[in-house]
Amino acid sequence: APLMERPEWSLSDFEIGKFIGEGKFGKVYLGREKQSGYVVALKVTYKAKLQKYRFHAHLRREIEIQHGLDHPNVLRLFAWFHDAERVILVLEYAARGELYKLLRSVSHFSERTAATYVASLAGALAYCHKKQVIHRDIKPENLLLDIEGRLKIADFGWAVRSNAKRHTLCGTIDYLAPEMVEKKAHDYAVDNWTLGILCYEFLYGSPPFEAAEQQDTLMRIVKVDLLFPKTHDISADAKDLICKLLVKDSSKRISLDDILKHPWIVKNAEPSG
Ligand SMILES: Nc1ncnc(NCCc2cnc(NC(=O)Nc3cccc(C(F)(F)F)c3)s2)c1Br
Repeated sequence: APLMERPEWSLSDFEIGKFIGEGKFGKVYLGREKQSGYVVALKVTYKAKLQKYRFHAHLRREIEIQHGLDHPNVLRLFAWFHDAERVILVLEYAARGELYKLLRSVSHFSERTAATYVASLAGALAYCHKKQVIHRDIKPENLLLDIEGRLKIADFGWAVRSNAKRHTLCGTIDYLAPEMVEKKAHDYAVDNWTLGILCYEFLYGSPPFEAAEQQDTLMRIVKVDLLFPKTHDISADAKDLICKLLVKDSSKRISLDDILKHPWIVKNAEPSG
């Protein structure tokens, strides 16, 4: 049966290939399903590392969320299974790996590349939000690239299905929206803020509110202390979009749909996304 249908998988159904990445709580390997020859990514998490997690509930929620999502820019999570000591996720394989490694290797992206990724993210997040899913942990580490270089949002390990306001503080601090830093109620608009952080980071190579101490980063976030250093002369359109996303009042941030109509995106993003 194809990947999606098999009721119970086990590691013996797969040939384990090379190490391809290190994720939250575990390592990721290339895998090939023996019967179909289908190539996947296998994320192996040791249960010992998950004590404080009620990982069954966590994974069940992640699977449910992922099963409900079918979008070209969302990484598929086909199934999960576990043995005595490990939990294994069977994932779509993104052959060009982690976007942040590409970003570090080229130091910063061109405006066309950055705009293409921002457009893909806006499309994927608009789709997720219509499905009442907030990812909440969008950061370069959770963005992957498939064989064609197309962006894939991964790791819905922190995602929630939500039509109410959320209060859980999660995610890497550079990407936290002010309302999360101030522990106010937050909603979908946190992903819009994060998109602004990412757009800046794609163009400059580091996030806008980075500081030596975590406390300083949090202060810069709540002040929206946004600077465009002269090191890179980015276009006025790019600055305009970033300023429309990094707005303290979450209700005033440009919507995901309007991002796709913004001049910077229209002029620079590749249609294939
Ligand atoms: N080239 C590649 N191609 C495909 N994937 C790659 N890396 C894996 C990306 C992921 C996708 N989804 C994930 N989800 C989770 O990790 N969930 C998660 C997280 C914490 C705890 C738990 C739990 F086990 F405790 F529930 C579950 S990681 C790479 Br590199």
